[in-house]
Amino acid sequence: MSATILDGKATRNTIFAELRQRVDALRARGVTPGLATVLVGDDPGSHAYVRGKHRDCAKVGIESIRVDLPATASQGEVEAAVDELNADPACTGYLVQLPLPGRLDAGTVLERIDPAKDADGLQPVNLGRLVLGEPGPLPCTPRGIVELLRRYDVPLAGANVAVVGRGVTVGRPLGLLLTRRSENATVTLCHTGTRDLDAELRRADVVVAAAGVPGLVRPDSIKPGAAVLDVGITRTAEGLVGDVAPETRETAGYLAPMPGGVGPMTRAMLLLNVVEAAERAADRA
Ligand SMILES: Nc1nc(=O)c2c([nH]1)NC[C@@H]1CN(c3ccc(C(=O)N[C@@H](CCC(=O)O)C(=O)O)cc3)C=[N+]21
Ligand SMILES: [Mg+2]
Repeated sequence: MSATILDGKATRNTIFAELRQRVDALRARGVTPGLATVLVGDDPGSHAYVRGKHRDCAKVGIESIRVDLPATASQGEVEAAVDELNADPACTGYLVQLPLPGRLDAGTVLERIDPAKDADGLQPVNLGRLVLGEPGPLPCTPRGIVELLRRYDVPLAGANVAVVGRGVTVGRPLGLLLTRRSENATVTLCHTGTRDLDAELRRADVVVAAAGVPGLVRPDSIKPGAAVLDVGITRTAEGLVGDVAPETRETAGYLAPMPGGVGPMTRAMLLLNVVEAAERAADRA
């Protein structure tokens, strides 16, 4: 038996079509959503991601603004770019591409983002809202994971979910999303200190691998029929590889592969956050 593929590209295309209609409706109300990106330095991977985000905006009718700063930019220059976007009415949502060059303090930059314009859901006020269960933008990768599982009717209520990785962009907020009453999953958040990772994975109905360790999840690591979502990305000489060994496809019931699974959903959720923020602003006006 081979796993049902959780096709993030096809699902992303469906979501883009839905978003295009919502953007048209906003424009009819006189509101034009606009996403800005702030990119510091010349990492080729980060440049490719940012280009992709602008292409996505064009597909759904969202205006986009690019702010590119040199690798030598100071903390003050990055913060000035944030202040400008906070004040710019053409920018209804934006993100600061991570990681920032190591000498810059990313936490201070993220804190400075107007929470109402936070397209990533990573501003501390919005992370606090997530903990409190209040409405706000949600972190894109966790939201994309939940949305992908929902659209394929993978059951979450009462399910055991093992999440590997406790990072602020994936593992930690994912634990919060999955334990909401609307999802009702039981989450085990695994990390480098977990004593017996395979024991945790074998108990799980759903495994989310976001550790950045190639081959971390193997066919004998999981319960047969489990849903496995590969969120790892490691750059190797052979290209990008995920955390899930390819043979796992034969044992899993569902597989979100890397590439083509969660990555495209992350990008779709970024635009969904922008559209929702513009709708909230239009409702307030
Ligand atoms: N402020 C900020 N927000 C982010 O959301 C953010 C970020 N910084 N920095 C980097 C990470 C990484 N990330 C990905 C998004 C899409 C794919 C994606 O679409 N991946 C393709 C394959 C990889 C590719 O084609 O390059 C796929 O899985 O099919 C991957 C990774 C967003 N991030
Ligand atoms: Mg991310």
